[in-house]
Amino acid sequence: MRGVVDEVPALEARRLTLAWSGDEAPVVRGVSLHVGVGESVCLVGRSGCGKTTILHALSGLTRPRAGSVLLHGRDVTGVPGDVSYMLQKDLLLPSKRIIDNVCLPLVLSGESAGEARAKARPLFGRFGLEGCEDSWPSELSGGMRQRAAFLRTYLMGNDVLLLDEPFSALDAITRAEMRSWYCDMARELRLATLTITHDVDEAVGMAQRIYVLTGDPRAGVPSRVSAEVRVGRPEGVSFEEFALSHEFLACKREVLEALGA
Ligand SMILES: Nc1ncnc2c1ncn2[C@@H]1O[C@H](COP(=O)(O)OP(=O)(O)OP(=O)(O)O)[C@@H](O)[C@H]1O
Repeated sequence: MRGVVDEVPALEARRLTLAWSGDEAPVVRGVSLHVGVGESVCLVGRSGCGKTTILHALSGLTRPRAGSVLLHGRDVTGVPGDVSYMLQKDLLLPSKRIIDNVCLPLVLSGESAGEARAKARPLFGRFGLEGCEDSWPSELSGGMRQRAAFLRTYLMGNDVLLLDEPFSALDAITRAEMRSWYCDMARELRLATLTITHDVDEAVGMAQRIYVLTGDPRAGVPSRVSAEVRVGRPEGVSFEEFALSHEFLACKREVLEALGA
């Protein structure tokens, strides 16, 4: 079934086979997935099964051995730059104020610092960073720094975001708040998000659909998508409330079973 909002997915992978070198067995074989406009999807799998390898191919950093990547129906296989990719660490530059950190992608793409700041400033409120424009990264909490990293990623101007364990460096309470904030913000801004995580609770908490990746590339068994689980968190139900529901537990069980846990 297609994404919840639009017929043509924002991001689609068709039968990707990926390997790090020509003579090695593939890390993943025949992986197909899609993320609809405004949809939040998680990819879960054990450590080493190939999640990051898939994100690299989706972002165009590497070329697949076989298969293709489409953005809004356009073939972008092996072409970087059209998808934003955010890593676990916020990677803010300590010597730049927050406003200049978040403006970096705009400045690097040729805008003047003044133009970039004018574009970024109105977004500080929406990203929960009001009043932090002139702070240094070291003055912000982990959650605030992560919000700044999201704003910087958003300012790259892409509507498809790939997130690699985005909340793993945060404490449990901040992580829960950030998940909730991110999902509201992404829905409002119609961002398509693919998040990779080991954390099944996190996946069930933030995704509308979850792909489960299984295999053991280190033992020569390429990973594949072994299940697609639909998460039915009703509109208006908070994460905390949903986490106590039967639906949450049923989804979690389905994912864990598919992982073989
Ligand atoms: N740059 C690389 N060159 C060669 N092999 C790599 C490279 N990066 C990863 N691999 C191998 O590819 C396989 C999949 O790694 P990958 O990092 O994609 O897994 P992962 O599911 O993201 O793991 P984790 O959850 O621990 O981050 C592993 O066997 C890993 O050793």
